Amino acid sequence: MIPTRLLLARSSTVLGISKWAPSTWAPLKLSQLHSLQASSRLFSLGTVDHAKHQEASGKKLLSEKKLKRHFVDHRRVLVRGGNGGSGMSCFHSEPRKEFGGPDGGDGGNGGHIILRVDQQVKSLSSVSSQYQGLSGEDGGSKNCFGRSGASLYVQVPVGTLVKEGGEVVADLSHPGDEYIAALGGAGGKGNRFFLANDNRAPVTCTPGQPGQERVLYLELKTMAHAGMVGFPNAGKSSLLRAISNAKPAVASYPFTTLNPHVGIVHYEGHQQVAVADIPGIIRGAHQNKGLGLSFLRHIERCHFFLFVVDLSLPEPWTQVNDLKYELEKYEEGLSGRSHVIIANKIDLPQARAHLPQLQARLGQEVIALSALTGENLEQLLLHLKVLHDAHMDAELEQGRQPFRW
Ligand SMILES: Nc1nc2c(ncn2[C@@H]2O[C@H](COP(=O)(O)OP(=O)(O)OP(=O)(O)O)[C@@H](O)[C@H]2O)c(=O)[nH]1
Ligand SMILES: [Mg+2]
Repeated sequence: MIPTRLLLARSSTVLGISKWAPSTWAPLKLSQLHSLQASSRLFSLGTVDHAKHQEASGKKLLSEKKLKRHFVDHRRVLVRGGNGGSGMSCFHSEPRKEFGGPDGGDGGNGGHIILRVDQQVKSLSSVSSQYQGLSGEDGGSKNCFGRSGASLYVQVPVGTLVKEGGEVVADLSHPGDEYIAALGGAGGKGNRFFLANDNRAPVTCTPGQPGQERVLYLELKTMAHAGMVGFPNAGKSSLLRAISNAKPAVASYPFTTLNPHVGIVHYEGHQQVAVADIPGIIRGAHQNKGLGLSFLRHIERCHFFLFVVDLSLPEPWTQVNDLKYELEKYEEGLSGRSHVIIANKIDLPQARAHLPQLQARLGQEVIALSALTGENLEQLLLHLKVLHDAHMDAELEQGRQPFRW
């Protein structure tokens, strides 16, 4: 059940990580809440910042434009497995020993190129456009086999789709997932391999096989439990800042956020809910207006949505309808995914007046809050937990391993 009045969230800090402890909710007056929040940053929680955009480290914050350069969400990669080493053709030679027999060793196998999911990697910017696997060594005399080339691991972020010729060949959605992008070539055989009863002195040896060559398209779809969807300036980044320690830029002009940011909300019992702040969507985004479709792809992987509406604007329900329309145009059925409507900027007087109308028009629960003052944030946090738990249960019921951040 979601409480309808303001509740106090106890914030307990363990090793610098604050957690929400919903078990100790107690009624709290609005004025008390404000003073508490101002004094102890009640809503500051433990975090992972998608863009490594931390203030606390003392480092200068990167501007969104610079971050955009670092944030790469698609990449064309040419991968070539290592070539196999050639087999050797030679005969055993020893003083006073005639016909020592063939002793040419096999060549080593070429190294594979393997894509591996690393949770520390947040974008495809570190992925190069070409990879060449390590070649196997040639075989030697005295039955010496060549050393095989080691596999080359390419670290990719969680949520990387691997496509070849328009077809999805791998979906790397869990930390530690691996995909062999290019197989190394097999090593050649030395003449010792061809020794047979009817051929005691084979001279045949085979060359190593070339490694596999493929052109792959990597596409990153941000993985988070909840995706924040809203028009520019609705206050998505402000909200993410309020509930997590992620630090997306906030400003009063549209399209401030140019990259998805992920913040982590920590709950008691080491439960974490990842919330993604997606760049603003406008009417006609599916026709590439505004920042276009490129960012809708990051919404696709979120298990549920937070529709953030600017309640201070007239007819705020049109924002919800437009957002749903854009999602539906991008992918059928996307707007039907579980969601919650967040009416932001309730601290503004005109916003309060719009609330009853919005509720009546939408016919569903609306969480009215203020990212700026922190008013009613805990209702959102509770709802987030309810949606997250419902998702976890559904995944477990279907025998799937739920995504954990
Ligand atoms: N009064 C008031 N202003 C808010 C609130 N939340 C955000 N704002 C202001 O609204 C403006 C836009 O906030 P952002 O958080 O950058 O909005 P956004 O949705 O991330 O915008 P884009 O990144 O452009 O999509 C800023 O000037 C914020 O200070 C709120 O609850 N109340
Ligand atoms: Mg923003």
